[in-house]
Amino acid sequence: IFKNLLPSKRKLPPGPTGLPIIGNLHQLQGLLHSDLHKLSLEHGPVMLLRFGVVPMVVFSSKEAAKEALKTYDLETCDRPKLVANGLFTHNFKDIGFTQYGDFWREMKKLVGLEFFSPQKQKSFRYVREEEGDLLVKKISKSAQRQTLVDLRKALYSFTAGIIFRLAFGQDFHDCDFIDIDRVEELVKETETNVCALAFTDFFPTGLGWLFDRISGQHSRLSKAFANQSNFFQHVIDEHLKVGQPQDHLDLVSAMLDMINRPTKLGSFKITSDHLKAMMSDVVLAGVNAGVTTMTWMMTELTRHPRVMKKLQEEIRSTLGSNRERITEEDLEKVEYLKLVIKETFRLHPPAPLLLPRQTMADIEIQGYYIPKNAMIKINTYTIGRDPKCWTNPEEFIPERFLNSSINYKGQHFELLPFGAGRRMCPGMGLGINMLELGFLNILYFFDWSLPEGMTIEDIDMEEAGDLNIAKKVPLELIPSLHQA
Ligand code: HEM
Repeated sequence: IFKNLLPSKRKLPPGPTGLPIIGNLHQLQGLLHSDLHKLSLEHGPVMLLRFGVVPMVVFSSKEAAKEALKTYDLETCDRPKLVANGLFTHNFKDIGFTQYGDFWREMKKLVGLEFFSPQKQKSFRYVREEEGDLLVKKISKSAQRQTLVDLRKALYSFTAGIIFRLAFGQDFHDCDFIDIDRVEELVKETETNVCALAFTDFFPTGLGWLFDRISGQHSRLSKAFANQSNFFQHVIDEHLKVGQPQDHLDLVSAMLDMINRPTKLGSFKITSDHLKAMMSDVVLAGVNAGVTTMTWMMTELTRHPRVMKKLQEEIRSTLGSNRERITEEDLEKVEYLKLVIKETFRLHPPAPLLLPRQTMADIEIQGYYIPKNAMIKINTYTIGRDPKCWTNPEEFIPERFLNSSINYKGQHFELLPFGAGRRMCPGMGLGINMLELGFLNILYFFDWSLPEGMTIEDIDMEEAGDLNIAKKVPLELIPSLHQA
């Protein structure tokens, strides 16, 4: 009906036929990026679906993504005001889910200076190096006993260890109110609920409100929010205790200082809601994307012994023998590691659909009319497998990036693990830094083998997740100390 009512010159994108009221929801029962991938192979790189009453347009070619993200830069797209995003960010007082404008710009600048700037990150390098040492120490124990290491858990402890110390000033390896398992549970619960789509987002207000109450969605969100809020309050209370030792000025201390000063963001005053919203962004964005990428990377290396051997040889010959520890001076030296990271991002972008976007006006992309208030999804998973961009796209071949100018910094739309445009990830430098440091440590000091009786064909590649798409089945390997 919608199609027929429009003037004929407005060509809508093709897409699967939906049902009355629910639209295409019944066709999206599995992981969203993978369902959309299959549908776009049938319907094309610009595809229109309906989520309840809301149109959703999916872009899954390099050209379509480029045009969409450039249009986004032209202020015709923005973050949608989804119910769950608003709840966890104290009504959009964060960076990731707030809409573009003075507040977002000021907040990104301020937090950027306090946390993401290269100078700040340089002065915290000892935190990352210490967490690297701890990772090696833990794996060494398993190597001595020849016991299995769950790679996700080991890398989780490393990444969360860094992020929690940098952002929250909290060493959870030695903390009396939280441990690693509870941290993981909390981060997972936050991610699932922040990304949960409420019926209110896609159905007329009264109806959606009712569905959310009946289905239990509303109480699930409230419970997860309360858990997260309690944890953040604990962290803030620790900071407020007089005489607390501080090894550096972490993000929470810096923002508490702004609250007390008081600092104004343009016409906004920073409050504890801004602090908690920012803590939520860091928990959501800072930990999982890195761990997810590292686990996929180790999985692909294990499945491709040739690549693993070449990478370890290059790391060991570049860093020299008898090293006792890896430092940040060692980062960026190993060229082949950079190619392996790019290839992992191509096949396993941790957030394959980026963060949500919505059109703020009617626009035209690739010759198709996209109406105002449409949800926009950029499917980087499909783009990473597009045979028009990549030869043998399903194969893991890091050498494809040799002598290639393609990088992940938002200028090459065939590889967008950090997004592009003005809403691109501000944590890219820190994310890459943690990835390289983690891998130099685990591949310089250890050799890895599969448990007895298991072959590389047995490695399960099933995906799971909400925003970050991780390996579903744990990757468990046996480490041996490398004899130089
Ligand atoms: C390998 C590591 C990481 C990956 C792959 C990654 C990926 C992404 C992606 C895909 C987006 C959405 C961009 C878009 O919508 O165009 C994003 C946004 C964001 N990321 Fe990251 N990220 C990583 C690490 C980090 C870290 C370590 C932090 C901070 C501690 C961080 C903070 C953020 C924030 C605040 C945003 C929202 C930016 C905005 O909306 O303006 N990320 N990230």
